[in-house]
Amino acid sequence: EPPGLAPPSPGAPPQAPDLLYADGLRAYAAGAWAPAVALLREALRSRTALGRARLDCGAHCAAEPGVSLPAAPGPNSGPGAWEPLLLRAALRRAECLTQCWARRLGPGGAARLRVGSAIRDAFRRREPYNYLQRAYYQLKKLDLAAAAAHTFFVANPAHLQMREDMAKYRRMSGVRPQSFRDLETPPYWAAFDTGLEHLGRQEAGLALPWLEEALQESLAQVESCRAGCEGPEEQEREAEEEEGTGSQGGLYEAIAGHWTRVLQCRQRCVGDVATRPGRSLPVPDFFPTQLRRLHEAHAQVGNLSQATENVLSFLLFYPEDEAAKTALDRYQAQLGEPRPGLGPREDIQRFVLRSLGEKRQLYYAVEHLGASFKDPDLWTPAAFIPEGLREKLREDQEKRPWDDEPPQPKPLTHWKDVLLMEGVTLTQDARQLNGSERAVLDGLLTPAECGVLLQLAKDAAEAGARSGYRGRRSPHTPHERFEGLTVLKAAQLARAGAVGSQGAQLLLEVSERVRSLTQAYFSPDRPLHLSFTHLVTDSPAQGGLGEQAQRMDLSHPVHADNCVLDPDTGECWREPPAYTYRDYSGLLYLNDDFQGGDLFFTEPNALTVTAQVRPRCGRLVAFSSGVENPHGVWAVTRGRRCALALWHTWAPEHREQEWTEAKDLLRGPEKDEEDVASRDPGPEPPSRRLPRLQDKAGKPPRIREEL
Ligand SMILES: O=C(O)CCC(=O)C(=O)O
Ligand SMILES: [Fe+2]
Repeated sequence: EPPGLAPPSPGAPPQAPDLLYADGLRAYAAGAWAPAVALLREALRSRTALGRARLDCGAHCAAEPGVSLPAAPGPNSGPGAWEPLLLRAALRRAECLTQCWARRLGPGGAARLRVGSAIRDAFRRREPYNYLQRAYYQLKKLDLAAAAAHTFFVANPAHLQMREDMAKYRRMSGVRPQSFRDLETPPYWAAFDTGLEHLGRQEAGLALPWLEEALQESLAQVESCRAGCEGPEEQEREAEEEEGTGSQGGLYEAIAGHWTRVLQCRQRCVGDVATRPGRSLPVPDFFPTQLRRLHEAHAQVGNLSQATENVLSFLLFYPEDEAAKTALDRYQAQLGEPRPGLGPREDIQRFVLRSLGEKRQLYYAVEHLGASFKDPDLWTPAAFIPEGLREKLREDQEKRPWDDEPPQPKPLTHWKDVLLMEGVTLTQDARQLNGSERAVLDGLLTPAECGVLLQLAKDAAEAGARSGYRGRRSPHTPHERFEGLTVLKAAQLARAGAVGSQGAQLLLEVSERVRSLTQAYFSPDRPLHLSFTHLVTDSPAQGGLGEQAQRMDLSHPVHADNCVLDPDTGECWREPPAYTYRDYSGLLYLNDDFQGGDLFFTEPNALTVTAQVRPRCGRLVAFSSGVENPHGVWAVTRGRRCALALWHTWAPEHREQEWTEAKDLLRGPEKDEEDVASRDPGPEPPSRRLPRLQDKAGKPPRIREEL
């Protein structure tokens, strides 16, 4: 039968998302692009409708008279009086839900639309968008293709092919992809970020409405997430993850098991809400952090009673926090006479009390029923945690990676106090370079060390040439050759005896030297990780000297390192295909015996030069990677220019894995060649059977940057 040709009729109750998805994939495989798009989009719509119906019905039935749980039995009602009341309320509530779902979703209700776990995972990974982008491309709808690709990529940043596709669509359509993304990003993130931006500019008054909106909206989001916890899908997922609680046994064991899973799911909601779209890790202490910012901002603009309410709310999470207690004392002193009505916010009080009640029950189930519970919160009072678990939980939390908040402009005051490494001097600071976060430091390498690294670059290039690799044309100008060496490649060449291992070793050491210095200088309170290290050589390609000296092109056109610079508007889009997680850039120069090749900074218009730096051995130029530092390199007209380019990130998940691999390789006596991450091909057309959408065993593809 021809796939997917029955168009979904508007207004009709949604069909099951997994059936629609399967039809969509069949249409895709058959090259029927328009039906594929219609079906895939319908699958997405139906899944959303399903979620919304569950939420609405949950709220509706909780408010229905007769379904609310019975009042506590009185003193005379005798033992067991509560049981029939409770179970009767449960029956009524179930009836209400079934009817509501049938009204909203058509006959069969939620059960008919149940989504299997494989498909659920596929949706969570946004796979439908991967198929959609290809289908749109085939239909020549480039703006939609770009939007779909973007939506997919944000959740799968390691997908290199998608990065290229996206850049391609964007070039071809001229459209900045964002439409789907905007649909998908919950608005509280935008409010949160806007609030932080205002705070960064010392505009507490402007920040406040945004911060308040972010808090209220994210609390509302927690509610809606919790409403999804009673559904059969969540139950299934929990049951898969854990054997043992309540799957066997009688009525009460089953109820207890079911209830535990509902609680586990509800507790997870805070982490879900605190996770940015497309990120895999939550922002730690999301709610306490928001309250801290709120009380500080209120205090700054003189709203002392609101500052007090918010700091009291913060103290519900961390009653012993010294800074908060001091702030509270200050606010109260400033307020003058005591205000008895002033307490923590009601919404937060409810939130904390409810959460603590749930934790108490869950830890009980852990201790006595063998349930498992990964507490998502750092603030849980130790007294709530069974003694046997405390130590282990603390260790887990220390190990657990967190997402970090977006960078905030920092005051410049502490920069001068930075303890520099022995022999390293600060040659130019930000002011001298006419910028905000820039510095030139000298003395990072001795001349001998520069020699070793230059030799390494040369040997690697020769080894490459012997194996047929000639260095590439520079990606930036046809007039230059460009050779790049990663730390891992250097280590591999050293193992193979093609370059000295001293050079490869030094490369690793030096990159760590730059990292620790950059961290000390720019980010003393927050660890920086290397995300990519690259030893690059630029040299003029063919052509007579006269011709080279006349060149007007740049060795590197003006760009910013973590965003896509639009010189026309001065905007810089911090989104793929830029390497958005780069936070600080470093260029460590190895030589100066070449002509041209100075680094320069410009205004965001990419024209007005604000500072220039001449490379030389041991000189480090370090700067933040954003729009505040557009930079370029003048043409190299003679000689070879060698530099170690390094990028740092605050995000531990973008840490350069090759660095560790290289280190192991240089140390380990016998170790097999690591398999090189294979490129993830685009979506494969589905085979006749439903494709296996879940690849549990598959390790995440390694992120490997490319120039
Ligand atoms: O080599 C330089 O001085 C600058 C290189 C650069 O800006 C980059 O690779 O992003
Ligand atoms: Fe750069």
